[in-house]
Amino acid sequence: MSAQTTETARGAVLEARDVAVHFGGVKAVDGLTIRLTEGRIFGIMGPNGSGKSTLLGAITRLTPLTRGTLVFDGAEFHDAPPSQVARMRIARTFQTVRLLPHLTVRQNIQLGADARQDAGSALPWARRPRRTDTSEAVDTAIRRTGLDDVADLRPQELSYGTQRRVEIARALAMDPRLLLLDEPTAGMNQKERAEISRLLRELRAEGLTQLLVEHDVQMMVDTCDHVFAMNFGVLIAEGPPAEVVRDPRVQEAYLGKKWRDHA
Ligand SMILES: Nc1ncnc2c1ncn2[C@@H]1O[C@H](COP(=O)(O)OP(=O)(O)OP(=O)(O)O)[C@@H](O)[C@H]1O
Repeated sequence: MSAQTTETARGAVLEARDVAVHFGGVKAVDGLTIRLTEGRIFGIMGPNGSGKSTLLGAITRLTPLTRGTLVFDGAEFHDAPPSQVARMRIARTFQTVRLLPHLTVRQNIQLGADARQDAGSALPWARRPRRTDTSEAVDTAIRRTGLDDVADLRPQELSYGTQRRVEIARALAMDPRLLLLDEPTAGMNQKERAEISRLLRELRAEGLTQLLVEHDVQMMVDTCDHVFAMNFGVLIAEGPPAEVVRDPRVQEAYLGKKWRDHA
């Protein structure tokens, strides 16, 4: 990996410059430039297939870039392996629940803390360093997400909304510098969505930078400081959410008449 520092990245936690991810002829992301500054909540909105999840995959290095530059804390990392991303403390939740059913809530969250430790060795074949005690990080993540009462239950004993909170707790157990959330409120009712929005805003107050992929426009407006709107892999608008949802290009691409009338 190149550890070149760049002047233009100063003040940004993450920059993606002219990032493209093509799958054969499908240009899932096609020349996207975004800048995430410290301690703010950024949103990505866009219709199905516009490239939102692919962008998160590119940032976590699970999906190879076709071209472009990724910079985290001033260091380029677009050539780094995914294990390096965990070491940089970039954590992610997925679009669908990915909890291990035979483990308790606490054990699932423990996996997040372990992921960071496992990333500690630059040589995967080398003997692992002795583990430090991560129980405090796990306890903090459980408390932070209000899961104390269900910590010893298994995922199938929980509501869907609570399972999604466990996923956020697992990501928090990594003690992230940047948290990527892929539709964390999908399938939730209004009350559960409001709870997640409140949690994300509390995490922001503690300084955590977040990038949230979300279809729920109200959730975006209530939660995000700055929103990027994508369509066909390119950025069509960005700015404060209340402005972006009124942008004619965004309304045309994504929101439809209903929101236009509402707005
Ligand atoms: N591994 C892959 N191989 C081929 N095409 C892919 C792959 N992953 C994504 N795509 C395509 O890339 C485009 C962008 O998909 P992506 O999942 O990033 O969109 P999205 O905005 O996250 O959509 P959604 O809101 O439905 O989750 C789509 O056309 C999709 O079919």
